[in-house]
Amino acid sequence: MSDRLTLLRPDDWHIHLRDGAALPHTVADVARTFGRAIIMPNLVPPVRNAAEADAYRQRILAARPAGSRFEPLMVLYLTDRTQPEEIRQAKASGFVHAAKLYPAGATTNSDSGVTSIDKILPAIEAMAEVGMPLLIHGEVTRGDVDVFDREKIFIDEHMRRVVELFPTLKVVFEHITTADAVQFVTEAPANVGATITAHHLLYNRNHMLVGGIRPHFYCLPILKRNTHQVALLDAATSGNPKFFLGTDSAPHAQHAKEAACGCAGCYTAYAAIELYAEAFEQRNALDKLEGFASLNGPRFYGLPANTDRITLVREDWTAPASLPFGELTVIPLRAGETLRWRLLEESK
Ligand SMILES: NC(=O)N[C@@H](CC(=O)O)C(=O)O
Ligand SMILES: [Zn+2]
Ligand SMILES: [Zn+2]
Repeated sequence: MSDRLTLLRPDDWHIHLRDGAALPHTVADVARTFGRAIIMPNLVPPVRNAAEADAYRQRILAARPAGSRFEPLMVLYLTDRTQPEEIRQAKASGFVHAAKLYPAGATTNSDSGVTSIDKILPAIEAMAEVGMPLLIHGEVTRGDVDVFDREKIFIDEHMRRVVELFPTLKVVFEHITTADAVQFVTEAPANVGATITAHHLLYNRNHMLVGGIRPHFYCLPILKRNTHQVALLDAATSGNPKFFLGTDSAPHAQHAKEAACGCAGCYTAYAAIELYAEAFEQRNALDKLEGFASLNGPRFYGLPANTDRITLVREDWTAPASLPFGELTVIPLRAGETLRWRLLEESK
């Protein structure tokens, strides 16, 4: 097996860059590897329209390292009040590439999210008309539903209906975590795809809970049992173009994670493609990584693939114990541990 892996430059189809003093750090980390990224809009207040997306995009561009050509692909945050006209304006802007449905209360900064999908059917209809993908955090939020079942129940109660109501709408089931979601996406028509994170490929809930509770593994949707991890690995390495890379890299300051009530989110952007390579290597499927990381996402979004390349070498290195995060610190996933792949250089 070769110790060197060259790929067309990948893109990240789901990332949180945050804002303000965090941006120079998060943007440098994503731009190191990825040509483009779908930028999650769950700021406080959220990115609700083209004007807010434009302002956020300018802040991201200004935070790029010198010489970087990294391109942020902006996303609107759907609320109960999002109007079809705002969707059309966002599409016309050219820099808004999707809109995101957060069920209210499902995850970090989702307080302004959608309380009932029925309230935004006109906005979704406009998205189908203009060809704007709908990105969905697919978990129900009802208090009586077990946190490990929230994705499966979302499929039955909402996902099926949205896909049936809008047969031409592109739908991305974001950060899928269950065999149920893999099956749903596999059986759905070609306009339905899914992102899969590196941490859901590498870990299951035992890693988070056995031998002590590890807050840096806590994210939403929560890590599931190992049978689901296996189903996600099967999907990611299957070559099926519906499945593509989305890190859901979601930094929170150390104090907000290591707390009696810790925030959800894993920071992986500093070594994202390296972590995916490790997962694919475990499956002897490194030959499938380029499709998953560099080809399937652009194809789904109707964009050209990148044309330059990155090279990874199989070489152990130690992940940093912590990273700067504005004036604060973020503990990355795998902090202080050995990573098996290293990003080498661009080979044009
Ligand atoms: N994934 C997470 O656990 N957290 C994300 C929100 C999200 O993607 O659901 C965040 O913004 O922190
Ligand atoms: Zn989410
Ligand atoms: Zn996310």
